[in-house]
Amino acid sequence: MMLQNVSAPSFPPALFRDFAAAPSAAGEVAQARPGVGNGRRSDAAGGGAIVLREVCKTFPARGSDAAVEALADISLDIPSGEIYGVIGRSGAGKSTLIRTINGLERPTSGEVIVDGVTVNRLDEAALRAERRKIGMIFQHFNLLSSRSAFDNVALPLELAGLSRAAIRTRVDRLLDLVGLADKRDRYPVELSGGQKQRVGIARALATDPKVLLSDEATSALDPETTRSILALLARVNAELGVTIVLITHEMAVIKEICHRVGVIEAGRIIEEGPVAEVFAHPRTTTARSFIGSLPGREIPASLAGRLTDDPAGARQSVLRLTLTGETASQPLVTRLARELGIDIALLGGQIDSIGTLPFALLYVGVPTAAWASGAVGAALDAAGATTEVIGHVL
Ligand SMILES: Nc1ncnc2c1ncn2[C@@H]1O[C@H](COP(=O)(O)OP(=O)(O)OP(=O)(O)O)[C@@H](O)[C@H]1O
Repeated sequence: MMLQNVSAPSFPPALFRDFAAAPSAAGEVAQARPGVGNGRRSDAAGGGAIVLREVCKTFPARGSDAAVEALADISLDIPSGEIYGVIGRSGAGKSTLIRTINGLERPTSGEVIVDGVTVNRLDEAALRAERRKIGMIFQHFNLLSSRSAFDNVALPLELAGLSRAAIRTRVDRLLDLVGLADKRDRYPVELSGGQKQRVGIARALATDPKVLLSDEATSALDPETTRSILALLARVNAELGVTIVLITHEMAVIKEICHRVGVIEAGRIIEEGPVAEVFAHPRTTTARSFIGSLPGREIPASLAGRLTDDPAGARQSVLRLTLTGETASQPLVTRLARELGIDIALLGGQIDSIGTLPFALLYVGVPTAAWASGAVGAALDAAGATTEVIGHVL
């Protein structure tokens, strides 16, 4: 599936610029409720928008159920303006992690610092005020069915005590921003999943947050709607400067918009890095299996049943080549064939990009004798390809 280079067609670029330049609702909120928002600034916060230090969360035992260590010593440093993806299987701790960042869960130990404020040390009133700087969107949208699109987006501003006129101006701008100006009076039941999520995004942006948390926000959507919502989030990040943390169980989502990714398993971040780096050189079985689950990554079905581990008597050796950046754009296969005087069969794979970085994963067949001589491996190494032998064909 090619998920790159998707644009969200429903809002003009100028709108984002206007919106970014508009007076901040957070500023209006602070004025509307003097005294609220008294989160203590942490000197130890560091430069990141979101910093987690040795965060643990254990849910205590209940009845016959044992205690659950949902987060085990998580440290993260997510700089301002980044889109950071957390990928993990069901039960890995993703939701607990994201709920800990916005203070819905208090860590058992460790520190959670958002935009310089140590969230886990705030009392309830200060935490409520702090959450205005942290927007959140959900898999099932969490809209109020009795309120129109307009009134759903207006709700956080009503709670913050803004005037009706200020609310109207701001909500209209937000609905324009997410491409829903023509749906302002529609109720959730009258909206598609993608439209509901756009309302969710507008509502999350209402208080002008620095950080947006996305909890499987595209998991209930079809692939095309997913692409348009991710494109909207990418623009919110690029043009409004909002730091985004998203959790997902889909590597396609990570590949589409994230700058960095953390792989979570059993409450621990087991692997982390720039998305292109993790794609090119996954270090853990879990990361490899998430990447392998992307369309085009699997061993072609026509080969899978015929591969043997033993090169003796084999005619062809099957290699999986991972090529990134400039290497992916080189005429590597034809050059190799010419220089080594061998035939190379293209058996499957995918040519794609991660962000702006070209990325290719190719399955090729080379004569087993040439592979055994080491010449093919040396030439591929020299060209910057990552090479794995996945088997031989008789
Ligand atoms: N309130 C709670 N009380 C007790 N255990 C909990 C609670 N919330 C989560 N857990 C447990 O913590 C672990 C992590 O759960 P979490 O919901 O964070 O995982 P997840 O990665 O988001 O899973 P999914 O993708 O299925 O939503 C699980 O074992 C879960 O059962």
